[in-house]
Parts: sequence; structure tokens; C-alpha cells
Amino acid sequence: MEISVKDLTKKYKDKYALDHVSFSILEPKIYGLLGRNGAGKTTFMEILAGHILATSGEITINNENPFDNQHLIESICLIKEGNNFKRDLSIKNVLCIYSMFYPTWDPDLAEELVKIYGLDKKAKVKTLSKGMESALGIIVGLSSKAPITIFDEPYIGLDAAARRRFYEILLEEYEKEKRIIIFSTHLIDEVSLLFEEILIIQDGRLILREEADVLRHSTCAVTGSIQQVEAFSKDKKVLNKKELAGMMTAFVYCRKEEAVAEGLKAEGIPVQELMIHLTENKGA
Ligand SMILES: Nc1ncnc2c1ncn2[C@@H]1O[C@H](COP(=O)(O)OP(=O)(O)OP(=O)(O)O)[C@@H](O)[C@H]1O
Repeated sequence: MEISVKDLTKKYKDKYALDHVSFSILEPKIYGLLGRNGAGKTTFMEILAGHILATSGEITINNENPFDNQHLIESICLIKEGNNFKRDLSIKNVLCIYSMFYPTWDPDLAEELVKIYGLDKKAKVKTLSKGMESALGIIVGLSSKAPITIFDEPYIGLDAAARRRFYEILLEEYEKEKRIIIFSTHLIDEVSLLFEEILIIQDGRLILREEADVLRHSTCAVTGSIQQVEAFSKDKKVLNKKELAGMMTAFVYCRKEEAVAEGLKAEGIPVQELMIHLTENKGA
């Protein structure tokens, strides 16, 4: 599936939730969609899933607009932070409804996950704890096997062990059959090893898109005197610079050894830290 985002804009009154965003996704990979509160992540995911319309610009999936497009939305599964399911339905009925909706549904996986998460299929959604409801969302998202599966903070209330199980199963299933997985979370350190590409949104704009391996292995935080760091980074791609007490730290595309050879301090940049630095002084 190919996702093409062209000049995508969503405005609520005078506020841009998305501000002329353009990029494309051509490969099945696990994408981390990151950003501060209110950056525009959910808005993007809802337009992609065909739930809401853009103000201008467009998202197309294989050249079609997902909004109100029954045949296309069978290929997209969006699991949100909560309220994914009708409260009066039993788990059994939820699974039955989604199994009919998604042609790619994997009933065996759904059964296995219900057991792993210890859910009672007779229980109604309204009787589930927050964690159990999140587990049900995860079960639906994974079992849908939708070619575009989107998780928007899918695990509110889920404990650390249950989250870790989710990441393991997500990777196992992804290795068996690759698909586009877009994952938005604030628990970045916990999940960042899953990501193959990182997209960071700030104030409705895409401010970074990069392969996770490139960020892990080909960028570092270089610290030294302002002059030294300016000289070192002059001909290099710089993600961000900040000054403190006569010193400068720059996030630079380079190998650690290069910076160390110039007498600078160089450290890898965890994705969470990168996101915070790129978006600091803005947003909440
Ligand atoms: N229905 C709406 N009406 C008015 N403003 C909205 C609406 N939905 C979103 N917004 C605004 O659009 C901006 C982007 O919101 P969005 O929910 O997409 O951010 P987010 O990145 O998902 O944030 P979070 O990480 O807090 O979930 C915010 O300023 C938000 O207040």
C-alpha cells in the first residue's frame, strides 16, 4: 500500500492542527509517529483512517481518498487510546464484528491473544478495566492484520508486563507478515527499538523524518565550546543546537569518533531526548 500525503491541512477555527504536511509512505515498516501533546498526531491518524476530512490538501492510499471509502477502510485499522468499542457489546461480539469487517482477520491469533491477556469473552466492554479494554484494542489491531494498522497510544492502563508482551507479539506478527504499522506513543524510550522510521510532528508540521537506524548509529550529541562545535558542525547536517553557559551541544549527523578526534564530547541520542530537544520551547 502506498500512502501519499500532499499539503495536508486541518484547521479548527483559527488553529492549524495540521499545517501543510507532505510526505509519502511506500514501504511496509513500523513507523513511530511522535510529538508533544497537541502536535497533530491524532488528527493525522484520523484523516488517514478516513474518520475525518482534511480542510485542504489530501491523503491518498493507493491513489484513493480513504474518507467514506468502504473498500479502502477494510485495509486500515485504527486503534485509539480508548472508546474503540460499543460499551454494551461482549468481547465475543466485538471480535465477531471485526472479523466480518476485515478480510485479513486472523481468528487464531485473536483466540490466542484473548488467552494471553486473560480476557473473558462473555464479559461486556463496559465491565472491563482500562487495561483490559486496551488489551482488547491491541487484540483487534493485531488480529485485523490490516495492511495499514495504526496504534494511537493504545495501552492506557496496561501494566509494564502486558505492554512488553504487546511489543513482542507485534514484532513476531510483523516479522511473519510485514505491513504498515504507525505507532504513536509518549512512552518513546520503551518502544523506540521497534521503530524502523521516526516521524516527529510539531505544531502541525512534520519536523523530522528519518530511519531509526540512521538516528541510532549516524547521529550524536556533540558538546564543546561554541566555537569548536560551530567549526565541527559547519559542513554537517545539524538537527538542533543549543547553548548553555558558553558551551554548545549540537545534534549532528556524524560518527562519534569524528567528534571525539576533534576533542569534543560525543554521545548517542535516545529518540525520546531527540524529540524533546527538537520540540522544546514550543507546545506544552
Ligand atoms: N475536534 C477538535 N476541535 C477543535 N480542536 C481540535 C479538535 N481535535 C483536535 N484539535 C486541536 O488540534 C490540535 C492537534 O490535536 P491532536 O489531538 O491531533 O494532537 P496530538 O498530537 O494527538 O496530541 P496528544 O499527544 O495530546 O494526543 C490541538 O491543538 C487540539 O486542541
